[in-house]
Amino acid sequence: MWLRRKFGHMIINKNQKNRVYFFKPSSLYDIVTAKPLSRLENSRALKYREGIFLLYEMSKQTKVSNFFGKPKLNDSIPQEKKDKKSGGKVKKRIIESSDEESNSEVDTKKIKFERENERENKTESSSEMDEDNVKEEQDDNLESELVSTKKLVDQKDMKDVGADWKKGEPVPYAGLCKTFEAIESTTKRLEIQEYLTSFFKHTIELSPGNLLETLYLCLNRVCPEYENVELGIGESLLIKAIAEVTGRTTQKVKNELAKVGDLGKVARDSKNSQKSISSMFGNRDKLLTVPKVFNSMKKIASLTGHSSQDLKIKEIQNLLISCRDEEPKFLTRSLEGKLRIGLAEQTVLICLAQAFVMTDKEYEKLAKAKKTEELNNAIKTIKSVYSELPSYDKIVPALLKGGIKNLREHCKLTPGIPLKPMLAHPTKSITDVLDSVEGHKFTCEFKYDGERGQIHRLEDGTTKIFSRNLEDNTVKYPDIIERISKAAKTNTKSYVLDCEVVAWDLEKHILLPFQVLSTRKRKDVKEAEIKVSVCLFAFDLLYLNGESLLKKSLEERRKLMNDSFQEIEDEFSFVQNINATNIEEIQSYLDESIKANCEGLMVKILDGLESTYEPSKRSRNWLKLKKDYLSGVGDSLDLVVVGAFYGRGKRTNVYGAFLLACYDPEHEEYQTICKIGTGFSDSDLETHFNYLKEKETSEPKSYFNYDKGTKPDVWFEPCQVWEVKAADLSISPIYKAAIGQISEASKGVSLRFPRFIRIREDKKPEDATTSEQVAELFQNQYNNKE
Ligand SMILES: Nc1ncnc2c1ncn2[C@@H]1O[C@H](COP(=O)(O)OP(=O)(O)OP(=O)(O)O)[C@@H](O)[C@H]1O
Ligand SMILES: [Mg+2]
Ligand SMILES: [Mg+2]
Repeated sequence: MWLRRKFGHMIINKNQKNRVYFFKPSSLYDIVTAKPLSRLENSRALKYREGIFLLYEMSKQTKVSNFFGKPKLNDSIPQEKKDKKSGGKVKKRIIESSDEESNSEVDTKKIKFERENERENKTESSSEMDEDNVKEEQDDNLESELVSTKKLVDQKDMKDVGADWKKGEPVPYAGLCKTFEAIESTTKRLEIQEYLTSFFKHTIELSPGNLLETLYLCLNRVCPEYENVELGIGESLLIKAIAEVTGRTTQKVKNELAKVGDLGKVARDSKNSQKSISSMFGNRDKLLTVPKVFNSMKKIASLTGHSSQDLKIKEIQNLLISCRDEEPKFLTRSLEGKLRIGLAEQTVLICLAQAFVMTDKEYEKLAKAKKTEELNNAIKTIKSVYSELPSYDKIVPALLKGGIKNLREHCKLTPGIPLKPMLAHPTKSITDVLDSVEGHKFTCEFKYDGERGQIHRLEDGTTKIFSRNLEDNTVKYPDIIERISKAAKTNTKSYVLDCEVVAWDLEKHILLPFQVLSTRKRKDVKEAEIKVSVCLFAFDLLYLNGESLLKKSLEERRKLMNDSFQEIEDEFSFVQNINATNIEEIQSYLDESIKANCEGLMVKILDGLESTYEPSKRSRNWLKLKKDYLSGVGDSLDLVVVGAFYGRGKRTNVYGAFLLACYDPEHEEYQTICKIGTGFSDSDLETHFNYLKEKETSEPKSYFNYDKGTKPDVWFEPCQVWEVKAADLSISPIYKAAIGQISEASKGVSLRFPRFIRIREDKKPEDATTSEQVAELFQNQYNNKE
């Protein structure tokens, strides 16, 4: 229905999502004079792909007023995204159009980005998945864009990859590295998909037993994400291993690293120029295989304790010795913890689905349209299954056994395996909230300030509690485990309950702030010794007695929750809520929540398709309204510490200020956002110094985007996330956050008056606030001021 010619064209700027620009066909070439029409909320058209702009043609039958509200005067023209890597020179995009193009051909072919470096084309659908609240069920048209229309790389093109790969033999690591190399060398998402799908196809056909290991190496993991096993081997350990294997001094390797910036490349170059030395070890000709590399990595990740460093080095050396060509590069990067080839998990999922469809014997016999349909359905299935059951350990064997068609049957939300929680969208005012939920039945709940807890009760009676980041917190909360069986009614056998765990004053019967909760011990907690009591506030039920409730409306889920559990004073309660409808009611409920020591409100859509539980998505169907941030930014930011400045005066023995960065998943880089020196107590500064001095690196990481003018005295490995509050966001010539995503293409965004709030123990550096979120916070602030 969308993609028709004649009427006009819409262009959606991905980085200022919801911003739609409308063009008549005649003005297609003239992007600069395009007039923006309006914001477009909650519509199917919000899918974007292939970089920043998406070109759609609208049908004649579609009434413009259905999609556009009143024009906003302050909307600005879409800006080119600055290419940081090519020195910031912005080149003009040319949009070609032909009235004869059909739907499926509305493709990258039509959007030529005249740039030296097209990295931005690597937009991953992960952000689409995470950020869009568009219902997948309605997305048939758009999903088809995910499928490559080009012919897949066939067997002969893969001869490099598979020269030594015979049916039944282990997958050669060289083949996987060739595929990584190909993926790294292109910026086009469809091409990336072709390479990986093809490799998976080969694996399924030749060595199905290695598919799981292959997949894990693509994702740089050794087990399901929720098991939280970190691979990240420290730089100094790797340098040592590389030096020893290649017969160089560590200093020489360090010098190279300073020059090249990528330890992977240093390893490759050192290795390839040191053949004679590595041959002394004798087993140079032995080919590395995917299972060998995977198992070694798993072993390295599991080594702990006293002599683990030496054992790790030995294991790494063994791998490095057998490496050749590009292998040392990818191996080293994997060991460092990140491949940095522009391959996101959502792409891996798409490729896995495509590979399974294509290896089905019946597939080749299908007509073209039917093939596309099959691929689309498979992608939809796998994504939805993975969001319920994020474990390839379960999914891959099920796929190998019953194919994609039977996947849903074998893999369902399972108590014991945490799912990524649904997240909320920040808002800055009650009117913002009302704009968003207009036309829907909605509810306002207190927003408690504690820690998220996903409580799982298994069929066998075991109870577990997982954090926002899927960490197993069961040992931290023996008191919760104890009480939850009292709160569950007799007929409530198995369940997954979404709660907030909040510190609680048992004498006064009031909520205590988050700071109190954070003093609670994490490990070896014995119930009798607990100093900080907690009360549990349940807000959602995702699974009950063998059945997943994710697709039910919030209203239904809430009813089931109320029917299946009972409140226990001081221990277990349902979140307070009202079904308010107007500004006054919401305002007074917000005030009430603050009086009760809450942070503000959560506003959620209650019924209809928009009220299902959307695992891992930052949904617009859940809005957070935080009192503290209403006059400022809307929310706090979670930023990564990338550098520090030596202190003066009272702060001489510690770092006095720090350089912070947000994360840009699209470019896989950290972008500086501010210098911060406020909000720290003396003991905070000491704690930071003691922790961070171990993380200093000789050079900034190649994936830090910063300006010389903001260079700190020392750089760090990205290792810790801090929650930071700011007065507002402003455009900056020297900070790089969200560069290219705001109206002044060559400038970034920085925080004004940043203030340290706390360490986010529950977020990893890559879970930090993204540059896209920064751009959005900036944009919202701008919109509200106008
Ligand atoms: N009634 C409620 N419904 C849902 N979540 C709630 C509720 N009350 C408190 N919360 C908590 O609020 C969190 C969302 O807001 P918050 O700003 O605290 O998120 P966060 O952990 O900082 O993550 P991010 O900033 O990335 O969204 C939820 O993850 C949950 O832990
Ligand atoms: Mg919180
Ligand atoms: Mg937050």
